[in-house]
Amino acid sequence: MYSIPYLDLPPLGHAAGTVQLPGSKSISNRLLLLAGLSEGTTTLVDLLDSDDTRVMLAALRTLGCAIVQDGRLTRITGFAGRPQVASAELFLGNAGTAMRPLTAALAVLATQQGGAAYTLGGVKRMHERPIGDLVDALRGLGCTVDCLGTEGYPPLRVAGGTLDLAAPVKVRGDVSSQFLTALLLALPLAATDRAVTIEVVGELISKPYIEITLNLLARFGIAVERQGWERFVIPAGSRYVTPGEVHVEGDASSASYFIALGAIAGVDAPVRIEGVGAASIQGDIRFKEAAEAMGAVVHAEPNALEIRRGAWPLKAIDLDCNHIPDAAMTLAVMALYADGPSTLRNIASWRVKETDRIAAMACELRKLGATVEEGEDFLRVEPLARFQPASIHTYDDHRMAMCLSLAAFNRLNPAGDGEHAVPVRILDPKCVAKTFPDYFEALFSVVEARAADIPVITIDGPTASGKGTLSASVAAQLGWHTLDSGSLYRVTALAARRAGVSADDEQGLAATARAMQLRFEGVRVLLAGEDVSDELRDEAVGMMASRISAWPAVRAALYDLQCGFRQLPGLVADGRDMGTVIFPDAGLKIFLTATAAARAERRLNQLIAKGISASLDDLRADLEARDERDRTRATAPLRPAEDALRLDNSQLGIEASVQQVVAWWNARQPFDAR
Ligand SMILES: Nc1ncnc2c1ncn2[C@@H]1O[C@H](COP(=O)(O)OP(=O)(O)O)[C@@H](O)[C@H]1O
Ligand SMILES: Nc1ccn([C@H]2C[C@H](O)[C@@H](COP(=O)(O)OP(=O)(O)O)O2)c(=O)n1
Repeated sequence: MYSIPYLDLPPLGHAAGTVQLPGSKSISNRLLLLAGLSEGTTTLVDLLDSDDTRVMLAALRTLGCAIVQDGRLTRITGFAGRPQVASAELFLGNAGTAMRPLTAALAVLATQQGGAAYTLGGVKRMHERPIGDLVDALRGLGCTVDCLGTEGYPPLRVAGGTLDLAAPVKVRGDVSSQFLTALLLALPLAATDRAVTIEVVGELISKPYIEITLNLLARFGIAVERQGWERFVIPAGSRYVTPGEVHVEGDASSASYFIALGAIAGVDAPVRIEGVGAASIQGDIRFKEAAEAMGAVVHAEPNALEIRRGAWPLKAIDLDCNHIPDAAMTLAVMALYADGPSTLRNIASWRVKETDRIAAMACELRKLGATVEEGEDFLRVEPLARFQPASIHTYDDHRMAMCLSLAAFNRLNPAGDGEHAVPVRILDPKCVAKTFPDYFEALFSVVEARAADIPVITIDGPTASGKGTLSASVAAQLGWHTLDSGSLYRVTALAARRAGVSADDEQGLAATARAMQLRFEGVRVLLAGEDVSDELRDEAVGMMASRISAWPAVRAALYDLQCGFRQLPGLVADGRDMGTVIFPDAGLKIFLTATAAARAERRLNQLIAKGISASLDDLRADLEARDERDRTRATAPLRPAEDALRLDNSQLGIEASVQQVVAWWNARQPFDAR
């Protein structure tokens, strides 16, 4: 996950490959509650691990469920309708799928257990999301529910009351179908000796989510009788019975981004999505049809989808999106690549989701340059001929971040010239943690970009100037990869030493460099499967690296390997010739220096920290000799690139150096502060 303030997506190109989807949020949280209410142990396979499921798991633990997580399995031993605690304060983040059903379940349970009282709250936005219709329904049933802040909104307190089930329970269905889901999941608790009838008032929206609820209730032994979409009868004698093991299918809403990706960029080969397919019980799987209407070519298997680009530009659509409320957001961004204006209708529920999604989408699409018309319950988006670089606000809404990432395909823009392409900055990218923590990693694993579009910052300089430290911190702040090019010369030196190749044997050293079996795991370097990272830092290895790196054939042998580190979303490369030879087109080049005295002292401190003793004078003499050799060799000598910015950090701390480099980088980016 990218836990950084912003993630810049360079212009992206074609897509191909396979994505494994995380588990469905809707299914995961419903299953968790059902397992929690049941007697016995339920094993959930491939449960979604995200913010919203974590708050549900924490709440269930608080209420007395035993929960064991073991790789792909989550085992939950339910409290069988009797929470182990009579009072609790539950924090539910911004998870509507936890707040609504837990409120209903605990409100009903509190009527059955004298003295029980539970409060349920979340983040600020959760307290702005209406829940009044559910509260009204529960009060109508005889539950005591108090809104602790604004009437009709969380936080809530449920305590006591007397259930009266003689009349049907009425609930509005036109604001959020989650209210009905909440009652359906909770009222079997009350249907022990008599049937309970729920009546929906007003047109029920998002029906597919109700189907998921009914489907999962059936698996836990509750056969709800559905009469049209107006009446639901929970039979007398209902009792949750764990089905034992349940597999959580992939999230169909999350699939929408990769379906769109295939439609936009699956040019030569398809994008394959595993975990969800034609057999899905989730309504958002029907996003597939909307994408097909826009031109996607979809091949569906029971548990997988393959998508290719069909029509290009995409075909504009005019669609009632009531049946795919969440996935429909993805269509709004696809509309930028269409052959005419697209209209998404019947989407009023967007206004009460994680954010007001109609307003948010309109605002962010306009930043890209799009013409957008926003109505109370519709959005009309025109195709965009020339994208503008934009800093996209994500409103703590995972779907905003994931949808808008699709704007990075603007190089493929059918109305564009294939040359004009802009990056897209996604602010607060970690908001995807709500449902798809590794969304951006998954995206990068299936898309390509032109090498020249992948940003690089180079940091060259003499030994112990702090290149590695600076490079790692800058990369961490931007979410980029690092290349410690020195480690490649060091590992070559080590491999040569082990193979008995002399430091004077240019061709033998080059052959050694080409034959090395290397693997990089974060900052660890593995040579033929052996972790040699610590050995590489030996001063003797560094000295030999400096010697062998003077040979042109050695440098040539390592050239392609270094270029291969230029991968999405960006690279910070440190060494001696990163800016001059390997990445001459880097967007920012730093030449990092510090006085020999400062550098010798830093090296000494590094050695002391490792428990190695050394003399400051010897170290200084060594590093000056190494600098001299690196500076004066004929091939790729250590020198600043002409367009490098110099940074002397003799007196500048690490954090200040990092902020300086990031500020230089941002000053060169096209994003304005909107
Ligand atoms: N700006 C700085 N001020 C003080 N010490 C620093 C600074 N930058 C790096 N160091 C320290 O200097 C030592 C050498 O840094 P390193 O990144 O290994 O250098 P290089 O990669 O250039 O050889 C490390 O112990 C590091 O913590
Ligand atoms: N891009 C590079 C990186 C390192 N080298 C050579 C020259 C250096 O003395 C050795 C070791 O580099 P390294 O960056 O690991 O050394 P320091 O950490 O700065 O001491 O490799 C090079 O020639 N070109």
